[in-house]
Amino acid sequence: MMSSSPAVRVRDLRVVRGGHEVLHGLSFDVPRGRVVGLLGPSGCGKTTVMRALVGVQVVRSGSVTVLGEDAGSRGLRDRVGYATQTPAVYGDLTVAENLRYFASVLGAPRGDTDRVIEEVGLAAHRDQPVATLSGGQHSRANLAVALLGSPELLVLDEPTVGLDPVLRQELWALFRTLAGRGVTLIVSSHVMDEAARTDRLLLMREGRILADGAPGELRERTGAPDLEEAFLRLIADTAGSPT
Ligand SMILES: Nc1ncnc2c1ncn2[C@@H]1O[C@H](COP(=O)(O)OP(=O)(O)OP(=O)(O)O)[C@@H](O)[C@H]1O
Repeated sequence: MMSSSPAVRVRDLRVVRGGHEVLHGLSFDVPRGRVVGLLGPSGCGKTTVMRALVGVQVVRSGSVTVLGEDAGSRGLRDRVGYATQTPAVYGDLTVAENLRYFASVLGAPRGDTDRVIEEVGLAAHRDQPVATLSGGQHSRANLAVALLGSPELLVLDEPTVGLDPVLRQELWALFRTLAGRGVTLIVSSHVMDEAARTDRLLLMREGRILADGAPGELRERTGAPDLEEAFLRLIADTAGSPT
């Protein structure tokens, strides 16, 4: 049955950027309806993985299947939402104007504009030009674009960067609500305290998946008191084992 297949299936993914291999044969599955964290230090390849998932990354080899189709297929256009790390919204347009514009490009229903503005908590700023928003408001406007059309899979590249703890909490609550409706979310972060909020973690380092499991499992497996320490222990174990 289609719906029992994973939301994402990646096999032996290799990517070369700027003449260097930056992903070295990644394989992982992402089950549907979960909030999955893609965690790892800056430069480890999180954005490259996300680009491959949404089909904008040239890959050297391997396969990337999303919602049962090859990543980047036409049929996935309105089923996958992507929020890039650098906001893609236009500074000279208001929040509402941006969303109306992107809704028409994506073919999302008209009423969606108001829904997503509410969801990201920007109702009070809907008529403000994006260039005048604070950093956190700006990234929320960017996130709102990814929510248009109610996609089945959301790929969010560091959506909480620059947000204060209250807003971060609110956004994670929104992610949880969306997952409750069956949406699959892949959220990258390099902040370990966010990792604990996920159902499942993909820990990356230097273009490889270091560990893949529920946060509690990773803590148990390493005997670490928290995820930061678990990550460090996993790195130490990998460094000590022959490859
Ligand atoms: N356009 C590019 N040309 C060449 N190399 C690139 C390019 N973009 C990224 N890279 C390299 O690919 C590797 C992975 O980068 P990527 O942006 O995927 O990492 P990341 O984990 O998302 O980092 P961050 O958390 O800092 O955003 C890095 O070594 C980076 O320098």
